[in-house]
Amino acid sequence: MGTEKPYRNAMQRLERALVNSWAPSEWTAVPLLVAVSGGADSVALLIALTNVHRKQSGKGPLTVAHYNHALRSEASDQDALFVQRLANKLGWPCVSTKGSGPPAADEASLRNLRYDFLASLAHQIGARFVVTGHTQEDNVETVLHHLFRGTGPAGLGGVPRTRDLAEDVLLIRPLLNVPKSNLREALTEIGQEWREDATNQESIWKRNWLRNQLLPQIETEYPGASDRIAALIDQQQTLLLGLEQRACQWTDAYITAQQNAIVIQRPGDDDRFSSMHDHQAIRIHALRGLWDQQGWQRQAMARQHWERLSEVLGHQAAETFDLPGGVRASAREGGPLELQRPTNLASPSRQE
Ligand SMILES: Nc1ncnc2c1ncn2[C@@H]1O[C@H](COP(=O)(O)OP(=O)(O)OP(=O)(O)O)[C@@H](O)[C@H]1O
Repeated sequence: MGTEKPYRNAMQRLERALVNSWAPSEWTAVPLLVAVSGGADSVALLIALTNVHRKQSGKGPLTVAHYNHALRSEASDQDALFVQRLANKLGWPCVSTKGSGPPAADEASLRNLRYDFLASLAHQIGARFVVTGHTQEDNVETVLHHLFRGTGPAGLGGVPRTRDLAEDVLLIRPLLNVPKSNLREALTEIGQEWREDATNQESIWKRNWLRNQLLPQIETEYPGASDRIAALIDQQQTLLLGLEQRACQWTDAYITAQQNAIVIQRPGDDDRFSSMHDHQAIRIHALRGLWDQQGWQRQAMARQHWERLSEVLGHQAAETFDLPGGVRASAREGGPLELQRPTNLASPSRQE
């Protein structure tokens, strides 16, 4: 009797996880850009993508992209060389660029530089997708980071699986449900090396502190905690779909948006949407979305600002007050709530 397991080894299990997360029919025939730092996650991603591509007789060209942040002089150059050699070995072209000028001061600036490079390279080579090796741990760290900094229901949904990187270019993270240990196991099994980033080991940045200090301590006291947080993120994403849908209904029913202005009706008790209108979570979720659509600064808006707006929508009294980012809220008694941002205060995203 054959007792052979369907997926015998760690690399096959990884390929299976990749295929389940992102159907090969979507990507094997189109140009793909794979972002590879040289670390275990993106090296495993590249090899799994390559294996699946070959097994499916993929026709789309795959290009490897590496951004050399030049933060660690010689070690950074060696990372770039390592990625170049790996791409050669696998038979893919590799484009690498080196950051010039003073190094970026924080994680967010580094990421922006990298994403700008990936977006413009994707346009140049006509790639529809940019693929990154974000893992389950990245998801868990992100949620903890949001939780400690202050967040709403969307922030508990973790790292989005996809996001628009530029026009016609989608960033996709197909390994978000895969633990890092599975990726390392797959690489060790096939004898594939990877580069360890020395700065990743240092807890100089908050993300690294979460990764290197906090999470290991949590795991010591509560073994399996990361897996359970990841499972909760999954459930939260399902709940978010429902919240999103109701926030859209609420927006359609009550809101008129113009450039730099939003007008929100304040309905009476007899309104057919009044029970939904009473639900603060829906209002705040919809308001956050509207802020993004307008390109208004959402970072500066704290919980109490959203709650204040939500509260004003629940009654009919006159109100006028200012919000962070130059937004003024005003309502006449019994009238709608108007949110306005003077056009001479053009937002950063609109200036570009
Ligand atoms: N220098 C780099 N060059 C190319 N790709 C990179 C580089 N650094 C990171 N990436 C890509 O981004 C993925 C996530 O890496 P990492 O967790 O270090 O980035 P991050 O700054 O946390 O990214 P994000 O902010 O998008 O979560 C990697 O698996 C890889 O695909």
